[in-house]
Amino acid sequence: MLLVNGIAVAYDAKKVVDDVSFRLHAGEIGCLLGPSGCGKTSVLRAIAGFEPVAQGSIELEGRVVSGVNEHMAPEKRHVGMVFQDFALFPHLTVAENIGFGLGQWSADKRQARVRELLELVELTDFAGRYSYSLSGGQQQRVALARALAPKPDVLLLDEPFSSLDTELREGLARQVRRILRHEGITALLVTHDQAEAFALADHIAVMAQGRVHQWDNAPNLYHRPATRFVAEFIGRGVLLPAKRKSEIWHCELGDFQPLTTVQADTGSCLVRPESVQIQPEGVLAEVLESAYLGTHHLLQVRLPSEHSIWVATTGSEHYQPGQHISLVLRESYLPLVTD
Ligand SMILES: Nc1ncnc2c1ncn2[C@@H]1O[C@H](COP(=O)(O)OP(=O)(O)OP(=O)(O)O)[C@@H](O)[C@H]1O
Repeated sequence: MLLVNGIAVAYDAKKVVDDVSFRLHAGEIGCLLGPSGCGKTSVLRAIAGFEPVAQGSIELEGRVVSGVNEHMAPEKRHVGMVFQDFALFPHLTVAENIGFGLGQWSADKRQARVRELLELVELTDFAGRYSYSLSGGQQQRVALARALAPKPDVLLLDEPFSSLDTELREGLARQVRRILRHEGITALLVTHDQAEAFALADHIAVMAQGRVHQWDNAPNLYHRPATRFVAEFIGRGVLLPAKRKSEIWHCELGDFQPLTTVQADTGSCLVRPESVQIQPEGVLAEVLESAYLGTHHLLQVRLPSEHSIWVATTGSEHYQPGQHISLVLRESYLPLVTD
């Protein structure tokens, strides 16, 4: 288990991570998701033992490894790491790279573990090849197998797919999830890519400016964002002002029920492209832009209040900029934030 308990990380006395807490149980995959510079890598480096914590503590498998007056050396933590630049040893073969950290193991056990991992990452036929002759995706699988080989308690992955092209990343993310599940390892991934976080993780921390806004599963982040930042960061939604009208709520596009229980009387509802539809009797909106995405058209439209929202249409009609359409809410429930 990994327990991060109210940690702060500071460089030159300036806190770049503040009061960050979350917990991963054995075998769970977590993710730190957020824009560049929000402190994701600093949290990961603190867990690995490369940065001290200025506040709070970190526990691995019930041992305190970092605290204000406590710091276990990185090599003693049983933590594996995979970085974005694969950092394979060019003068070693794939099999030698994977077995690199197993120097203490007997030759038999080492060979068996390397064979098992080669199979798991589907590179058995490449065992004797040198890393420079592999594709980016293959190299990253070798790096993953090498980090998994000594059976670390926790595996940390820092933007492991960011130097690969989009198509490869999606396939590799699914494959990595399968491999991590098979090994039953507790893992924490850092990424700024929402699709990657959703494809891989059981729990995701959405971070901004050194703080965790929400630690939750993907459906809850999507449907029940805790803050304005999460609402706007996850998916392509737009927040519209909303007001309570007795039991139900009202926004410019009509009446709705919030997806979460809310005490306040005013807030902002999250309208996503799939939350609205074009209907003859509705709110008149002007098309600003139209993009054809294969499965649907994505329109950007301006409402009478001047707010712009996105609308997904699956019909065969084409809409031109300047054209007027009329919109209603497709869903009676919408996410609502009040911060
Ligand atoms: N060694 C350092 N010394 C001083 N400041 C640093 C150091 N490392 C990171 N920072 C600063 O700390 C903040 C958080 O950086 P960090 O790398 O943790 O963010 P990140 O979310 O991982 O960003 P990215 O996605 O761009 O890697 C940034 O403002 C960064 O400039």
